[in-house]
Amino acid sequence: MALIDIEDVHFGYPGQDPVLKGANLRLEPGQRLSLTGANGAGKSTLLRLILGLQRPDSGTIRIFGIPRVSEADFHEVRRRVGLVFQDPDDQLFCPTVTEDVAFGPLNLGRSREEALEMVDRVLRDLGLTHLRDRITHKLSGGEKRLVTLATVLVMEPEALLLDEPTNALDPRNEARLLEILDALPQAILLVSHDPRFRDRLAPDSVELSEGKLIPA
Ligand SMILES: Nc1ncnc2c1ncn2[C@@H]1O[C@H](COP(=O)(O)OP(=O)(O)OP(=O)(O)O)[C@@H](O)[C@H]1O
Repeated sequence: MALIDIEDVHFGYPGQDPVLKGANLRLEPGQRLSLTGANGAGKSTLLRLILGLQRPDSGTIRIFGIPRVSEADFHEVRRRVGLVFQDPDDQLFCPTVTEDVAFGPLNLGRSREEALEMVDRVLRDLGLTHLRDRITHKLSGGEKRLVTLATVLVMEPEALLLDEPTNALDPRNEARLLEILDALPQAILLVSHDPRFRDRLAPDSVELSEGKLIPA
């Protein structure tokens, strides 16, 4: 069973030319796939459709084997599929790193104690313990990006969608991010304009062109 199965999806923003014109995509368990395409081709839009942040005009979005239509359907998807947004400021909104990383588990009803244990574990795994008590909005761009990844991984997602994860990372942190992601068992759908990073993390790729996905 595919984790993500997109079939003949059409989508356009109101009053604009269609972005997707019969897009098909499958992501299997453990698979890593790069999604390439020119600026404005619709890559971020496709990620948003997978999480139900936009709804298709037609076509089927099946996630974990179930066609997803209603808000409740996508609620479950958002709990089980982690999206690292292109801009960390869209994802970090609490005063401190600990509160940002604890937000997801607390929201799922974990106790404060459990949530803090989960925060400590994920920060340790990512080598970010030193940022634990820092004020989120005062972090550097690269630190914010790694903390964003922590807010996603703490939820133990079954698949990861990464939108330009190397933005704002220096070569050392980019190498660290690669090492961290490469060790994860989860399926990954990667959007990145960095060909070296794509080749290393997710060499199989599909290109989004003129609203359709073409195996590269
Ligand atoms: N919220 C929105 N409302 C209206 N149009 C939008 C919206 N978001 C994106 N678009 C338009 O939809 C098209 C696809 O945008 P999208 O961000 O999905 O492309 P992308 O492939 O991710 O681009 P990039 O590589 O530049 O990040 C573009 O023409 C963009 O201007």
